[in-house]
Amino acid sequence: MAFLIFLLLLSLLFLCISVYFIFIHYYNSFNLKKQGLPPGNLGLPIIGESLQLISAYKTENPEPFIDSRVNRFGKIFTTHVFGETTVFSTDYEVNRFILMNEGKLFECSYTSSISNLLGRKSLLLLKGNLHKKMHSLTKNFISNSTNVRDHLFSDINRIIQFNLDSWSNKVFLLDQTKKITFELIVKQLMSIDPTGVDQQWTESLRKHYLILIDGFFSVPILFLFTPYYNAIHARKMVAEEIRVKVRERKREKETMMTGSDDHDDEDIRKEKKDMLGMLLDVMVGKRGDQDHQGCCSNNSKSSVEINDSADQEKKVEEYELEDEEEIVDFLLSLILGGYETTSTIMTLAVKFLTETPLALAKLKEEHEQIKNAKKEQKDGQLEWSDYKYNMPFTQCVINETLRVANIVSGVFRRAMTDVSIKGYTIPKGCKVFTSFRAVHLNQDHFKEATSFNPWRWQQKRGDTDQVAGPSKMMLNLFTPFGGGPRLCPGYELARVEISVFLHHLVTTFSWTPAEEDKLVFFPTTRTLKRYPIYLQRLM
Ligand code: HEM
Repeated sequence: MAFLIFLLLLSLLFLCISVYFIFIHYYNSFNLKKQGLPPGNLGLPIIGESLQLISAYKTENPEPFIDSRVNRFGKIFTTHVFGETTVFSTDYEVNRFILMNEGKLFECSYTSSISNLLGRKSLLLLKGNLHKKMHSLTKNFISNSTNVRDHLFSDINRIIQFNLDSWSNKVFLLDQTKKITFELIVKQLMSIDPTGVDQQWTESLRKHYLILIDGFFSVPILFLFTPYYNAIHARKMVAEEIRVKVRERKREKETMMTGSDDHDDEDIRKEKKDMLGMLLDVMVGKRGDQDHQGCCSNNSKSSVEINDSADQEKKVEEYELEDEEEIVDFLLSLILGGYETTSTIMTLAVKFLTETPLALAKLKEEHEQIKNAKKEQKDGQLEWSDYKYNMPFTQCVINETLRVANIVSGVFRRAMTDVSIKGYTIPKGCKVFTSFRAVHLNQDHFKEATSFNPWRWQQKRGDTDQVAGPSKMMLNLFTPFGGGPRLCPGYELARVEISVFLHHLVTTFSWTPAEEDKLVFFPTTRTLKRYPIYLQRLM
């Protein structure tokens, strides 16, 4: 009997709490204006409008979710998705304001389940001065033109060619491009060459990554064999594999620094110019600072200057890359950043080109010209200068693919304080979503916005037939790589990789789709059947 009464009381308590939350939810929903928030609809208690959003993004045309709300409430509206009240911005000026004020008025925020998969020292989670320092270090390595030209370009060309050489007469393009971009990023970050003895190691690491990535889109329940559980396990495996490589490299570095001549291996003597090397330099530089306190620090290898006050410096120190675990976190998340995004754009560029024969013909012409010119040269290899100066239409194709596909459809941020914006107040702690997709597909900004038209990125210069680049306004509206302090550090590298991939594809093969394939946008942007194509090698 006592137990029954206890159960009854418990149910009553549960009911009261539920009624309270439902009341608060509807009270907030009807009083958005009173709170200074943009107008909108919070949908149902707890789930809000998440189901409407998910079902829209699972189709080829998710636009009605945003368009219908913009029509009712305006360019900035409030909704409730993924458990939180969220202000959606489809206004490019507001988006820009939010991105530029990262760390001042807004900050990125991830749930603890996502943070556990990313790792504490992932660039995406770092904040403040340490974020600034590591972002600049990363950008200097992966998107600095000189570094890409002198160190990364020849590997990009070689690894892409190596992969295409092995293709049979039918491939699933999305799988193949994923393999390519994974091999590229692992080579760039850690000098692990997938065309040699490390091929198996890279492929086994990639398999763990696939499980890890699934975890980002699963319900975070840590029961045995749930996708989230498997993802956490896969993360451990990935971290362990990377840790082994970090230790090996540390030993190589120490051998070089002590000048020991025990090793015959030429590779060990040669300093590897990769991200891992730079990260180890940061650690050595920092230790150097600690060892020589009061002396002139010789920290130049990190190529980053920190001119902060002693107080700030102390804060930075708290987060400094202190040991290999932190390097592991950092590398692991860089691989994540560069892997899926670039491969999806490669695949979608091919899909859109296949559906737009005139654009494909124009692209082929550009690359045939490059190939023919190469025949007269000694080694005939594609060079950085070809990418930089001889692929203008390719850049239009890449821009247009990024605009139409919107693989990162926008980013979430959280207000760090009450923020006044366009007559509304976004309260401290409120989530905001800057929708790049809504801007990129807005008919007012881009004529016939949903059509794939690479020529829109070329403008006629005055009355002449000369072609100029896109207008400044177009570039302001175009933010596939985000903006502000968190601007994607891989933006240039991604372009180079996609350009080189398209060059080899269109000069080596002709192809036809093997099946109808649909593009969907949830949980990620991808084609449902991994874009199967039949290939024919060109003579
Ligand atoms: C087509 C390819 C790519 C697209 C569309 C893309 C898009 C983006 C976007 C929109 C962001 C901003 C996220 C935010 O503001 O919260 C971002 C950040 C980032 N991207 Fe990319 N990306 C691409 C390729 C790459 C590549 C090749 C790499 C690395 C090798 C990379 C590494 C990163 C990292 C580490 C961040 C986090 C930056 C930070 O928080 O400071 N991305 N990317």
